[in-house]
Amino acid sequence: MSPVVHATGVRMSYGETQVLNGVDFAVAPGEVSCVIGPSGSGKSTFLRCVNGLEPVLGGSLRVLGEEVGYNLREGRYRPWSPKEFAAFRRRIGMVFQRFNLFAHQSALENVACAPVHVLGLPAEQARRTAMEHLERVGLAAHAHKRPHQLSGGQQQRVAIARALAMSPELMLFDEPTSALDPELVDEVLEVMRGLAADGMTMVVVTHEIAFAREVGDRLTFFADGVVVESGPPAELVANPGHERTRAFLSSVLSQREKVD
Ligand SMILES: Nc1ncnc2c1ncn2[C@@H]1O[C@H](COP(=O)(O)OP(=O)(O)OP(=O)(O)O)[C@@H](O)[C@H]1O
Repeated sequence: MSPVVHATGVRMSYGETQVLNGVDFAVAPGEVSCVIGPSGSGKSTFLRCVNGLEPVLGGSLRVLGEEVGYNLREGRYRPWSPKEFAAFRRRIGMVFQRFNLFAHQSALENVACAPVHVLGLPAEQARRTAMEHLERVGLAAHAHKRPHQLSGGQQQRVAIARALAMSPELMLFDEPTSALDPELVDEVLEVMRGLAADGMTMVVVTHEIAFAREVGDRLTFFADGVVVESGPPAELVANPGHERTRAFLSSVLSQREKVD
């Protein structure tokens, strides 16, 4: 089976600042691929390249069978029209650290919004689908509440339901629990465990090493815009091959112990 994400030598810069320096990374269908690394190492930028939000300026990046990188022959990136690009973006769900819900809409309306406006579903059908997704994240009883009436963990679960409502083939999570109080983290991870068990292909940037060990099929350590090493999570955590990975893991694990 061909990979859902296949990056070889991916490069990206913001102006003069080189952020990705040749990233090699692959995700197989149904795989949960966790990514860790220091702040500023390029993890978010890489996710943004995967869903086409940033241009890939070198190397090759194939996502869901599409070449996302710079099209050298035509001298432009995104070798497709705006309509084709929108169709590509719809196939990928993204969940951020901040939930970015519409404050004046209920949870149900937040989840139903894109199916109505992007997919063109009739409102009633979109609401039914939205309700199913809210049930899936354990929030059916809160469907009519607005974001400010929900906890941070509940808001993040609404954000996950909103992404799922577009029936994505790939889900990208960018530190989905980093903005949450510690006691709310597990309810979000529980929803993500459920998605993994259902076979969703996921790339998860996270500092939750225990989650990566339990749910991840692969753990990748990023530093300075490259993949330093990658492997089965339990092995990588128990026996990192590089000093930088070892130092990073011990700092994250000791912070986590302080929180616990
Ligand atoms: N829009 C932007 N314009 C210019 N520089 C940017 C932009 N976004 C990110 N950067 C820079 O790119 C580098 C990589 O940032 P990125 O957010 O990808 O790292 P990260 O590993 O996800 O970090 P964090 O864990 O803090 O989110 C950083 O030096 C950052 O300052």
